[in-house]
Amino acid sequence: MRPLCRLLLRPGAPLSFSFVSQIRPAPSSFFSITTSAMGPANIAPAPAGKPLIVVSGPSGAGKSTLLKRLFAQHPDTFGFSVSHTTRSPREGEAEGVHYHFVPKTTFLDLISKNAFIEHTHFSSNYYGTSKKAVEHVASKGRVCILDIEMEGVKQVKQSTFPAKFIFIQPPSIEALRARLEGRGTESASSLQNRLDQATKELEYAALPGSHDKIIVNDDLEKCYSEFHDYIMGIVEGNTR
Ligand SMILES: Nc1ncnc2c1ncn2[C@@H]1O[C@H](COP(=O)(O)OP(=O)(O)OP(=O)(O)O)[C@@H](O)[C@H]1O
Repeated sequence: MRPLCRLLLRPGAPLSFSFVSQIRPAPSSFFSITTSAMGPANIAPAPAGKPLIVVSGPSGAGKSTLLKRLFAQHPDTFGFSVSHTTRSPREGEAEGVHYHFVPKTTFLDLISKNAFIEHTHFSSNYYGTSKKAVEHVASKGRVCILDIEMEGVKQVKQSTFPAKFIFIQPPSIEALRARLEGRGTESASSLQNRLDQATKELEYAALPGSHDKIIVNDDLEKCYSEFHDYIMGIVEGNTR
């Protein structure tokens, strides 16, 4: 998964410089996810009152595939916020482009100042989406899209920031397993962690009101069409 402007989101995956590289890699384990202790986010709305668009779903559901296509089709419309992280830069990663790389003390200070819309801790490092980073996307006249996991979704929902929540659902756990295996990015334990986490995400998505839109990614063309049309409805102000 991710990071978050998560292009890449997959730990260990090569970072191609594109929107994907902005995405925070999805945790291979969520055991250490920090629960939100943050109060309401107080952020300026996106351009022309456009809400933040939050895309979530199990690892392997197809989020990156859909977002990459959306960004390619509308290169000037959307933007990923640049996340903060306490991990070290990998080769080719640039400060302020792929991440804001900060020391742990700085990250903790930002948490104490309620600077994040959502943040998480995994694999000994912190990752977070700051309010300023989202504001920066809006200041460029773009609609900000977040690609985040379930705990991040819950944190954004606790904020007062206007947002639309889209959940990408795999047709089945078996199909998800096949896609993750086909992607070839996971070890056996990482694959099992992601499938275990997927079960929790599907349970959460089944709760009424957890998301504004749930799209099953079975046939990719059909899914993309629904995904595209729903998001463009938000951009054009036609989606409630
Ligand atoms: N509808 C589909 N049918 C078959 N394969 C698909 C479909 N959608 C995506 N895939 C494939 O499934 C794999 C997982 O997709 P993708 O990497 O986009 O998932 P993701 O939700 O972004 O995962 P992560 O959160 O781990 O980054 C990829 O190999 C992708 O090509």
